[in-house]
Amino acid sequence: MNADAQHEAVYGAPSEMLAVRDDLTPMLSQYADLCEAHDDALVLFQVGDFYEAFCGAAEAVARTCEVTLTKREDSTGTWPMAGIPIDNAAGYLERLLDAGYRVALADQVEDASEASGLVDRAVTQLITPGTVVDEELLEAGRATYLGAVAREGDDYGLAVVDVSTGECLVTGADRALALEELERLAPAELVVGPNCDLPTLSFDPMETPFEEGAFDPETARETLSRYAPRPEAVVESTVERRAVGALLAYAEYAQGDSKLEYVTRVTRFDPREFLQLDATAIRSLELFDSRGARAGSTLFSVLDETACALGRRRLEAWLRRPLVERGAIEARLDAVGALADDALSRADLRDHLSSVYDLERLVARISRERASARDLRSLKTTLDRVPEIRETLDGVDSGLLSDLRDSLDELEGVRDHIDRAIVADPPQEITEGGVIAEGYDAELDDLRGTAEDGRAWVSNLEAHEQERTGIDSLEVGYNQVHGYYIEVTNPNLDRVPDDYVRRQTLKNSERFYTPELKEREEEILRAAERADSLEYDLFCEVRADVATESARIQAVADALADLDVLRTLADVAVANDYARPDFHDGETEDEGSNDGTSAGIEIDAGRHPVVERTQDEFVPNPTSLPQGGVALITGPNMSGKSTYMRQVALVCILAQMGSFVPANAARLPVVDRVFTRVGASDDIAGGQSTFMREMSELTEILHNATDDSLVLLDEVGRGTSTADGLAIARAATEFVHDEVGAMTLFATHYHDLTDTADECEGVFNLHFSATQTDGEVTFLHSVAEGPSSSSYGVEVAHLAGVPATVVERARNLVEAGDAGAEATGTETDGDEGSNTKPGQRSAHTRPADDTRPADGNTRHTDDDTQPPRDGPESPQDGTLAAYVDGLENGHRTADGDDHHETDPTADAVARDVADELREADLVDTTPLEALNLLSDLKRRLE
Ligand SMILES: Nc1ncnc2c1ncn2[C@@H]1O[C@H](COP(=O)(O)OP(=O)(O)OP(=O)(O)O)[C@@H](O)[C@H]1O
Repeated sequence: MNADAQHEAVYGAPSEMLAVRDDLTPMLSQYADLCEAHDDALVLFQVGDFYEAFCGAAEAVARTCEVTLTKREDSTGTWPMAGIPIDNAAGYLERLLDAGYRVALADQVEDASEASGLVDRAVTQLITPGTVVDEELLEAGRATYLGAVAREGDDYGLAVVDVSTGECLVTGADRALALEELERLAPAELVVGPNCDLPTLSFDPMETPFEEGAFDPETARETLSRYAPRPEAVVESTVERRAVGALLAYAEYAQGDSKLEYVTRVTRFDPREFLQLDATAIRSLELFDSRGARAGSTLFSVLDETACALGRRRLEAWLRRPLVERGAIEARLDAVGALADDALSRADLRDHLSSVYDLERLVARISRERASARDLRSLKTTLDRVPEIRETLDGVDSGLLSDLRDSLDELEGVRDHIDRAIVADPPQEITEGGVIAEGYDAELDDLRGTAEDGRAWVSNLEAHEQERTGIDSLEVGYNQVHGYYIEVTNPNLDRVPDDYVRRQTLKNSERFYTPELKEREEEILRAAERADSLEYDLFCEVRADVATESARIQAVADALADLDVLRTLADVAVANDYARPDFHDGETEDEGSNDGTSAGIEIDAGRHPVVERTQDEFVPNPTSLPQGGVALITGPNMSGKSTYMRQVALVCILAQMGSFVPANAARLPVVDRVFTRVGASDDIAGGQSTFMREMSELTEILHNATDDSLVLLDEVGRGTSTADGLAIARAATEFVHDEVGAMTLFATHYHDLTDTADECEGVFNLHFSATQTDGEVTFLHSVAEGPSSSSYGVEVAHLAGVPATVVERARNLVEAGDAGAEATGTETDGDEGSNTKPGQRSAHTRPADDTRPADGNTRHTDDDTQPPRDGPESPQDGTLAAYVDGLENGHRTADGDDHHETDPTADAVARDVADELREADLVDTTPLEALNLLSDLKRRLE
């Protein structure tokens, strides 16, 4: 392994130790050896009850874990040293991981009391973000993946394993798809094969350098054959084999070079078998993470009514990977429907599943020989619920549910074995006895009997000796150092019999033993010690026996996880009034259907599943998006455009994961991908400007969308000059419509874009509106046909708390702009809000072939096939020109009001501002520069 340059002073053997290598004490020499052998990690070296680090590593540990930096002195030098208590290591290890360190635990691997000379130590575990197995360092409801990527020409292999559960997945794809899949799986740590040339990823995995040899096709075959008898059967190409082979080789290395017995199945999948959701879509639809006012409210959080950790991880996997196979989707929907209709079974299931332990992680711990007796008991408790769960499912009518019920193996043998072998409430430690149940092993029972008899003899001894000696105050006791003793106070010493042997002198008394007591003591201790060690051996045998059933237990875990998710989806559907979606075959209208239903997306009274939970009153909206249709959505800021678009995507995603949907009804096609270009976010880490990022996301969509895709575009083109932005938006709309044929929702503030509906058959306008009373704007949040006529941007600025003078001034400017627009022949319609009322559930019943706005509110320019260019004729310049003229003629507005005389200084400032505006080269202005300029001008006007 190569040392990580970044951690040079911390990883590898300390140079100051190497300088005096031959003189080092045996222990430090052992430390230096282990550091050299594991120079890709910070070695924590067990010394008694502590993990110690020395020199540079000690400084890192002291700094990161906030522990004292001490020193160890010997004849060869003074070595900085820092340690963390082994019993309490988890929190410190977490800090080291968070700080980006890889940690190697060098444990004492022989009993210090039995060692002759130096205790043997070895690295037993590497702790890195992708290889952690300790419960305290893992998130219960989330898979933690270790990943590996391999490349052969244009083909990539990608494999991940969750070392805490044994789940192992492998896939192969071209670069774009492989990267998308990598983003979706987001492994915490990544082993990257030769020449993979990965770009900056949106998540931040630890990249681990590992022997290139592990990626060699033959070596990889050999590694994989330890997990699959026929390696060729689980992968479809060499590059996939190389990825999964190297992955497992590294995972073995991290577990102290041992096979991961609990990886019982390597599952190959094709990304195309799932609804493709790239990282951008997952992020912008806020499936798992959200920012802003609703931070923490995500689709996952709305759905997460799971009863156990197995279910929680499975729910996440289903949401990340909705299906595209209609049969499988319907099977899930049938199951959810059956449970939704059966409140009793649902409640019973919830009750049973909530006492289910994390079987996947339990099995992994059992296989890794890390499970305690309590873990085995937890396994038994979980298996106890299986017959009850099966019974609950007896009457429920769904193919999938009965399949799951049938795969719930009751594992009676395992259950009985644990029950017979392990006491009901075992201690946490497995080496100190009290673990194995009575009656399980005859030899153990004998030993325990001997020890018990001995103790009984001792407890009778006190009365016996009191009687024999006549000393009433005589006491029999025990302590760790001296063992059993007979204590006689000083005044009675003259009555002590001859067979008493002095053991210890105290201030007021003497302690004795008799030869018989000593004999009994040895017998008791021998029996107890032998019993403890026999118990440990027996426990390990039981654990190993259970481990041989890993695959069967994992199958039960799998079924329980699915059940918990189906039950959860049913609960959520009932609690939130979701409806079962209907799927159709897409492309054309269903044969025989004459009810005007199209082959696209039809949603009756759809809601946004997250926003509706945070909003007092959510206004449901209909959606009618034909196959290949492009809906241009206009409307004021804050009117609900983004929410509406996202809710359509979320309905499709929910439906394809097998969930009911937030709507009265939904008739849907199976979509192959959901693309989003939503919101402008800077990718500073990736070195891209807002606009660059926007354009690369757009490129991605235009290249990869198909006529089965759903595309959401939110304000495409906003990040550049108005003219360019509009041109790009228009060209993109035409391209999506003419070439791609994807179902598209496009929210825009470019009102001129709405003209596209006149040119392209499948393009139509929708709008959101608002009403204004006494200067106060009320958003209706209700979608209606046709384009919007007003943006209310100024009112939103007012709502947001922009100072009144600025708002007032902006209002005047807008009025001036409208006048200018009229002067240049740009028409605005006057129907705003005419067809909707607050709270109204507007019915959007557009026939599939009617792609034009029904109300005739089309806006016209002189040449509405061409996007306007910057120039005196364009509406934008018309607006600006009117404004500037107004200023120069002594008016602040273009409506003829003369406010000029009031403040000559203000006028001078305004003129300066106008000059600067006139000279500004908007085409070459970046959004940030524009913002700065605007803010400066505003400040001066104020
Ligand atoms: N259907 C609805 N019912 C009730 N409230 C809604 C609805 N849709 C949106 N809202 C509320 O309005 C807010 C603004 O919505 P949204 O962000 O979708 O507006 P927008 O038109 O996309 O705004 P902008 O153009 O500024 O991006 C939401 O955060 C939500 O609180």
